[in-house]
Amino acid sequence: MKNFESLFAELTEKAETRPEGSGTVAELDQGVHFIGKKIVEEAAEVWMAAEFQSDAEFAEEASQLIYHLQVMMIAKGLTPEDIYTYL
Ligand SMILES: N=c1c2ncn([C@@H]3O[C@H](COP(=O)(O)OP(=O)(O)OP(=O)(O)O)[C@@H](O)[C@H]3O)c2ncn1[C@@H]1O[C@H](COP(=O)(O)O)[C@@H](O)[C@H]1O
Repeated sequence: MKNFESLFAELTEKAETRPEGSGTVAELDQGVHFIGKKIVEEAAEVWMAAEFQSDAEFAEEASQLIYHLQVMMIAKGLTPEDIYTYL
C-alpha cells in the first residue's frame, strides 16, 4: 500500500523521467495556478464528502487532495521534510 513518502517518491520520479501519458507530468506542465485550482477543488470535495457522503468517499477525496498537494510541492521544489518542519 502506498503512503505519503512512497507516493511522493513516485511522483518525483515521474516529474524527472516524464513518461508518456502521466497525469502528473501534464498537471506540472499546467503550472502553479492550475495546480492551485485543483487543490481548492479537491479541498471542497473533501469537505462535502465529510459532511454528506460515506467514510470511504471521504477517504478517497482526501487521497486526491494529498495527491494534488504533492504535485504542488514538486512544482515548487519542496520536499516532505520542508513541510514536516512545521508539523
Ligand atoms: N493518486 C493519484 C491521484 N489522485 C487524484 N488524481 C488525479 O486527480 C483527478 C481527480 O479526480 P476527480 O474525479 O476528483 O476529478 P475530475 O474532475 O473528475 O477529473 P479531472 O477532469 O479534473 O481530471 C483524477 O482524475 C486524477 O487525474 C491522481 N492522479 C494520479 N495518482 C497516482 O499518482 C501516480 C502517478 O500517476 P501518473 O502521473 O498519472 O502516472 C499513480 O500512482 C496514480 O495512482
